[in-house]
Amino acid sequence: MMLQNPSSKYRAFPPVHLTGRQWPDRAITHPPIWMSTDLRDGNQALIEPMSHDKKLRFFEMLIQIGLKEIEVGFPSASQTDFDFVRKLIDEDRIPEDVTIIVLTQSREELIRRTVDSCVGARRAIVHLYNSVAPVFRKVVFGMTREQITDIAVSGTKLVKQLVKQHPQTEWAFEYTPESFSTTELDFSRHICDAVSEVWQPTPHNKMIVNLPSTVECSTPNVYADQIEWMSRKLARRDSLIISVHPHNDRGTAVASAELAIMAGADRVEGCLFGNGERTGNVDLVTLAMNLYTQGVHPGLDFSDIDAVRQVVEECNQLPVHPRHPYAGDLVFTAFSGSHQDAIKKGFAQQKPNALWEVPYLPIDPADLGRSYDAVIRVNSQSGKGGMAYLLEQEFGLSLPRRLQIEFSRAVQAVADASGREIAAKEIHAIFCSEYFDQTSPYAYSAHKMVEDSSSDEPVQIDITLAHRQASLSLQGGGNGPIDAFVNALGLDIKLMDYHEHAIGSGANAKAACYVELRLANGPTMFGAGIDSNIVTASFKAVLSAVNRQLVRAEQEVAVAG
Ligand SMILES: CC(=O)SCCNC(=O)CCNC(=O)[C@H](O)C(C)(C)COP(=O)(O)OP(=O)(O)OC[C@H]1O[C@@H](n2cnc3c(N)ncnc32)[C@H](O)[C@@H]1OP(=O)(O)O
Ligand SMILES: CC(C)C(=O)C(=O)O
Ligand SMILES: [Mg+2]
Repeated sequence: MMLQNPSSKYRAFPPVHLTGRQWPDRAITHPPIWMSTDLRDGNQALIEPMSHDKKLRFFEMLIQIGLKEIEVGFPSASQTDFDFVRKLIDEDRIPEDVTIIVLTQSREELIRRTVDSCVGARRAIVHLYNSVAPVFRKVVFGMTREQITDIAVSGTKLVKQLVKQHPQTEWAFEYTPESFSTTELDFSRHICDAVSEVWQPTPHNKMIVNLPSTVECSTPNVYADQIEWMSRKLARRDSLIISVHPHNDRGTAVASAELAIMAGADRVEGCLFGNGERTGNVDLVTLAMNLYTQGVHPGLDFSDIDAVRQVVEECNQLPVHPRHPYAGDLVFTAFSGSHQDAIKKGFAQQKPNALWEVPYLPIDPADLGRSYDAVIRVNSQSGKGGMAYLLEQEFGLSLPRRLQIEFSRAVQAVADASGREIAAKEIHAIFCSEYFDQTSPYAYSAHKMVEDSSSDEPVQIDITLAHRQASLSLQGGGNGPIDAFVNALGLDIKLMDYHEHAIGSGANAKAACYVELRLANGPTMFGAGIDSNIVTASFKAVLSAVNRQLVRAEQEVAVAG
């Protein structure tokens, strides 16, 4: 079946007629007021709504993160939701600087129960909503604009009347014209003005007007235009907090929220990792960390993102995608060679407390409590940089560049053959078997430096090797220990390159040596040795290279034969 021509079934979202729009030239310089609706919009979208225990765990984590406004439920929906709000209040679990929000439809019995659920709270926001878009007016309610306005106005009057009966609580009010983004702007303005006319907010006691994209239907710039339009035209603007509540149906909720803030929104409602109805609410983690990467502290603490993710996954019973911004398992991982190379160079050059300049990483993983170890991983798409980085980070082996090139072929062969990721441990095992464990036909046994003042060569050496089950004693002299060792071997060796470094420090320190040499007319090849004695490590490295050359030559003969 072919995808049908959509033009007769769907139509383009109309643009907003807004002259002199301001938002495109603005930048976000401070965080909005954050409101978590994880326990309401998030919860109502779960396959299995949260138990009290889970809600409480989530609530306490939100407080730890730094949320000051938390929508804790829809108390008139169920006894469970009602009892949860009571539990928070009766058990005195709401910190002084945190305000709970409770959502209700604009229906008398539901409003009464909602207000009842909050009695005794230090501060509470009653959140009233009714849907206002043409399709809801026609399909769901069968009502005119006036009748829809009356639902909002009468609900607001009732909330105002009921909360007056409980003056020990500091009450605030939030109104949502649900489906705002698909509603005629003049009608949204009319209904919000009618509601604020009843509530009578003041600059000291503001009312929240929440303008949701209940279903996201346009590009984010259109939503921004809608918010700027409302922000310009609403009555009592200085007494209102304009809030946005983007959903993610088109996958652009984060962009919508960001542009909406530029357009005048003071507050954002969303869920951690974008849980919520259908494709979810806007993701508060992404929004907050996007701000952070622009040098603006979001006022929310995601410095241990994995711990937050664990709680959210357990409570929601939904996994966070491995590619989820900032939090996914794979977002601080590079498999491809050129990325690994650039990241490795970036880390090497990055100075502490300097501007962050590591290519391919928009944020320092450490700012989210993620470790560098996971940044680079190796598979068949990887180059030398990745495996060299892992060997250095995990095993302290710092390979010279040409050895990296040589060794990466061995890793590539394993990755190609297996078709899967090669873990750091495996890379180390491949390195050991390719280099450190190359002890045949020659294996180092012992050496002794010999004083011989009669010789022209400053260093004299006695060596003992194992060679094909036999013990071999050899002597030689040279300019230094390696030269003497090579001369003692009596093979046609041309030493091309030599590197050494320490691994660790103190009594447990070891030395790693890498030599590149040519044997007879063979190609140049590396060998590597490791030992607590640096001279021994260099001898082992020479033997490793010699053995590799000899094994290779034997294999060539076998293939030719
Ligand atoms: C965009 C959002 O996320 S909005 C929040 C949605 N969340 C939820 O609905 C979760 C909790 N809800 C519930 O548990 C139930 O809906 C309840 C208990 C609140 C109400 O249940 P019910 O009384 O069975 O009504 P139901 O939810 O089916 O609503 C339909 C009725 O309410 C009316 N209605 C719907 N929304 C509203 C509203 N905001 N204000 C006033 N009336 C409304 C409808 O017109 C319809 O009326 P009708 O029965 O006369 O046709
Ligand atoms: C009730 C409102 C705030 C809502 O969830 C929506 O419009 O998406
Ligand atoms: Mg919603």
